[in-house]
Amino acid sequence: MAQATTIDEQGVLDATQWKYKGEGNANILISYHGPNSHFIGSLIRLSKVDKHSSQKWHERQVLDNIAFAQDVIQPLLSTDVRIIPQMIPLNVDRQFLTEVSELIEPFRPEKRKNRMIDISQEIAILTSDMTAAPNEGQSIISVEIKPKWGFIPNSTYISENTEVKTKICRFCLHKWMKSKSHVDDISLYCPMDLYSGETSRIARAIDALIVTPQNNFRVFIDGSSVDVNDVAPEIFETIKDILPKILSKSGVLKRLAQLQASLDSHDIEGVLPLYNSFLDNCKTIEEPELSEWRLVAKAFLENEKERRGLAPNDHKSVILRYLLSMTLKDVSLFVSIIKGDLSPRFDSEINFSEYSSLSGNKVKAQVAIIDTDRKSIFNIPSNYKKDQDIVENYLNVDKSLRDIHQCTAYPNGS
Ligand SMILES: O=P(O)(O)O[C@@H]1[C@@H](OP(=O)(O)O)[C@H](OP(=O)(O)O)[C@H](O)[C@H](OP(=O)(O)O)[C@H]1OP(=O)(O)O
Ligand SMILES: Nc1ncnc2c1ncn2[C@@H]1O[C@H](COP(=O)(O)OP(=O)(O)OP(=O)(O)O)[C@@H](O)[C@H]1O
Repeated sequence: MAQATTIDEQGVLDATQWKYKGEGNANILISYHGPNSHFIGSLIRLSKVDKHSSQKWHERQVLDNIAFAQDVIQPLLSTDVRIIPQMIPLNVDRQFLTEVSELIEPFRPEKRKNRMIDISQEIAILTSDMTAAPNEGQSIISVEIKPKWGFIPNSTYISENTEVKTKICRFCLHKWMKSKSHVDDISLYCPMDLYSGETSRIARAIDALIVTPQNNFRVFIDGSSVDVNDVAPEIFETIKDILPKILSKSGVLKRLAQLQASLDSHDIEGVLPLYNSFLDNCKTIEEPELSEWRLVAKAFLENEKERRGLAPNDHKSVILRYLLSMTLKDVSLFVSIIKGDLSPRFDSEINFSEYSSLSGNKVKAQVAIIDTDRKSIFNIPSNYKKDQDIVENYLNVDKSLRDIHQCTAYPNGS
């Protein structure tokens, strides 16, 4: 197991030198704004807990998440190109965390305030800020996309009642439940466009994300998050021009969709019975060990290389592959675009490639994947419930309303 690093450089763990960057359900990110040039462009990822929770923090959770990202998810995505930013375990203390919590509170979105920084954690993650310019003073546009599911399931375990899952993509089914069927709040985005590999459809997906970004799209300019309504038109012109080319050339979405689909061979409808029978036989279930994740990923890659089918097919392996697929359905993509040349810097571990804009200008772009955490095996029953609720909710929406926002996988309506 990796040892955590202690920042012993004077004053770096001074809460006033860190600013709120962003957060999801499980983590809060803070970025360094102090004088130490070595830490410019660094983020600390801190775990969250429910307010008033008595849940105990475990060192293993953080260290395993790092190893999971680097040893399990990175090789699945690519064995030769680094796509997941480096993560270093970092010792943090209660005083720093308490001060940071107070300082960032005003910048946090209300809807996220039911959870807070876990001030009992002793280790956090030091990582690279994908929105930071490689060279001081260089202009950078970063786009964050949470692409979600890139395939339509066709598992034989899907029942007749939920057959719609084999026609309409999961995001287009789910968006009705998320918006509580208010048409004005419905996302216009369909992942099937983004994942299509065709630049015109990718452009359509980007247009939709710009109009209804929700939690699927964010723009950062020179490291700061900018509301889509405040982004200058010329920035959107650059994004709309270059992003489809970057995404289709990088191949990362193609690989993501491939993995999501093949690892989820059974669908949750086939996985829940395996989970239940596993529980019946073993009486208890524990979170998988890192060694088990490594083995399942390794076997998957070997079978893929040799063009063999999925194996092994014992209950546990099917469940683990399903959970890997769940991780890959929930990642975010960062595309960073810069004009001009690069000079080497400490965190340029992810390659930049060159692209031409419509006007013939050359830009450099980098594609990274973040949020590759393990999904808990104990979520399987609630994943099943959510799956069934999404379908039930969708089928109860008036068909004429649904037809206004058709899934591009099934353009003639359901
Ligand atoms: O189930 P989904 O597709 O709604 O995904 C959840 C996400 O909702 P989204 O639809 O992206 O708004 C959800 O994102 P938000 O908190 O809604 O931004 C989480 O990522 C959640 O993961 P976890 O349970 O915290 O590990 C995600 O849960 P799982 O990936 O564990 O299902
Ligand atoms: N390496 C990074 N560079 C720049 N911004 C980042 C980076 N990592 C995270 N962020 C920002 O912080 C936000 C939350 O990060 P992250 O997705 O890791 O949180 P999470 O709680 O695990 O998310 P989820 O709700 O999906 O579980 C991201 O949406 C992004 O805006």
